Amino acid sequence: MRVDIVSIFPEYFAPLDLSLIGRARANGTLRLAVHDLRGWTHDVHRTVDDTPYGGGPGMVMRPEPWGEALDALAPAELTPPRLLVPSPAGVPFTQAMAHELAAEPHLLFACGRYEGIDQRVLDHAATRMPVTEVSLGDYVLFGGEVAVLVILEAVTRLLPGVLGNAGSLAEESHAHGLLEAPMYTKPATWRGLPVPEVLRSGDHGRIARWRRDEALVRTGRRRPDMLTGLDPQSLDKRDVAA
Ligand SMILES: Nc1cc(-c2ccc3cc[nH]c3c2)n[nH]1
Repeated sequence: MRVDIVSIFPEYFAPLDLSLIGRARANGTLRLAVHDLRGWTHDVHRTVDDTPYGGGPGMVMRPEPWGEALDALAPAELTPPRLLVPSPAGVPFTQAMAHELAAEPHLLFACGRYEGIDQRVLDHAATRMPVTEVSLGDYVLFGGEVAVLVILEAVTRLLPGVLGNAGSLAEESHAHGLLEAPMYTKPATWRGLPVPEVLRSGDHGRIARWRRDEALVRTGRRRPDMLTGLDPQSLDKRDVAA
């Protein structure tokens, strides 16, 4: 997968040299480049923002630098990338979207700052590539950079070979539409607190059912909204009876 990121704060992405993403870059699984938007400005002050039409607080990011950046990183003669623009007004980023993006050959991230990017940048880009404004949640950040770090982590961990133990993808939260069950490791008793006996029983069927029950209870308590979409057929008969 190829990933290009455009930002006025490229140094925000130094963490992408670390850990599993850093290893994915080193072994070629992930080809990632970070670009400074100011590289597409031509004035002595390298201006990227201006006052908003219609008035209002703050500044808006000018369309010209963004237009040149997207032209350079998504040239007409190549297969267009998918353009992702973090925004409080975007569609919610979900694990399902992470899987969708993990299948894309080329992702292009536009990191806004100030009050956002001139809308015409997204409208013009949409004439030649898929554009998705994406939100991490109902809260407001200073800009898109942190959102891109989150999205990139969620997506790249799904790429083949990035996670040492791919099995962990199968049981994690949101993998089956539920939150994951509690996890335990040694010692068997810690500060007087025992590990649930079932997990030490060696009965894998009982353990699987216990984990499923715990996931259902935890999801019902913390995220009842996730249960509305759950297919009752996916529960085993004992779950429904309980
Ligand atoms: N979910 C979420 C996204 C954002 C966001 C994304 C880009 C910009 C640009 C300026 N402020 C921004 C905020 N806040 N919260």
